[in-house]
Amino acid sequence: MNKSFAPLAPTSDIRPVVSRVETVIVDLPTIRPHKLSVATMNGQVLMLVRVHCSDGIVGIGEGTTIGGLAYGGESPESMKTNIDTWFAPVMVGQDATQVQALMARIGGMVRENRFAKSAVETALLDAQGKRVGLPVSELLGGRRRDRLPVAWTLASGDTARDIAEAERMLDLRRHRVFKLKIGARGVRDDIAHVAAIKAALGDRAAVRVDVNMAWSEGEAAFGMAALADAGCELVEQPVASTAALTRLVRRFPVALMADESLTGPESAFEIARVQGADVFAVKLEQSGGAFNALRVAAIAEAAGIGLYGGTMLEGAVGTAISAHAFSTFANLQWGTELFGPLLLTEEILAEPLDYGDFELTVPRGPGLGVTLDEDRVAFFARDGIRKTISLPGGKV
Ligand SMILES: O=C(O)C[C@H]1C=CC(=O)O1
Ligand SMILES: [Mn+2]
Repeated sequence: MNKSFAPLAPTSDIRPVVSRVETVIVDLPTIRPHKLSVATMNGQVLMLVRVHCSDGIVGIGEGTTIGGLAYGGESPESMKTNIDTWFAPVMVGQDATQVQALMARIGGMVRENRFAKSAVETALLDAQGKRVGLPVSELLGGRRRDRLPVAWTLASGDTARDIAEAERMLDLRRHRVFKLKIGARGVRDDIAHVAAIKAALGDRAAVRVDVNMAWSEGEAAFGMAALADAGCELVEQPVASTAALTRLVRRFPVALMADESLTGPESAFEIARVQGADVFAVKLEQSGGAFNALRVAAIAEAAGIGLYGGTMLEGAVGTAISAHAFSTFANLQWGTELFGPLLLTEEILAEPLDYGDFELTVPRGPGLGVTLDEDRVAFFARDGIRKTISLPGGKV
């Protein structure tokens, strides 16, 4: 028999299994207060998960929220408790190489908890990528781009400070698309704030707003018309309900983007069915992980809805998995806002993510392509070294 047709002998019948799941909460300060209509953030809390496998490979994942429970039903602390108590027993002893099958098994035991699922799925994908020597983007179908445009959020709460910050970002060639957080003040004050920033930046930058559901439908109708006049190109989630979004969309010469209304493929399908948005802000955690984010993107593409790569203000690990997923989208018409690590004062990677020329480079190494700086993680862990050397008054 021709040797080349002989079946390959399996190198081993034993597949690696999940041997241990470990979680840690990490507290990191932000470079300035980040003011949203739902919360003001002075720091970010990361829930890091490590999935240890029997072949010695360890995958990392991250769960993050905005303002604790201000944005949704999960907090970093609830993710840690739920992963430790409910996810880990379902995962230990299971084949670590079949990520979708293991996520389906978890889904059979854990009904909700999209953010925690996203963190765990990230760690499994990171481990599998390291195992087979491929970036996660290739496990998700293959990247179509190596670099992603990155918007920056202006949310200091002060118009002059926001303009100065935008000018600095333009000078640094880090960002030229700015998302303004509005909705905490009256509509007219917000419009004046947006108009002043757009007037100062002119054609050098694009200006968009995120209302985080703060407006009534009447306020949104008034606000969207005025924002269009001010030169704003996109309004994100001005109102809470999909029904109201559907009544507002395409009435004004400004794009309407769904964010909070999008909680995975089912809601994506419903918004697409009623044509309730021009653009989807796809977020991995909101979607329940990278595979679900890809499903949301497929629904958008089929419905002619534009795509934007959103963030839950994740740190470096959550940002890396999002970058891998967004790099595979057929269309990414509105770019991304994957600036989360840049909002934090501290680096927790051995080598930082590469931002430059208005874009983020999708890591190329196996798995997520990032390595934690374990000493810094230990230092900033909630019960970590920093606590033991705190000076009176809480200052390090
Ligand atoms: O979009 C959100 O609602 C949350 C987040 C994303 C960027 C930012 O500044 O806040
Ligand atoms: Mn938003």
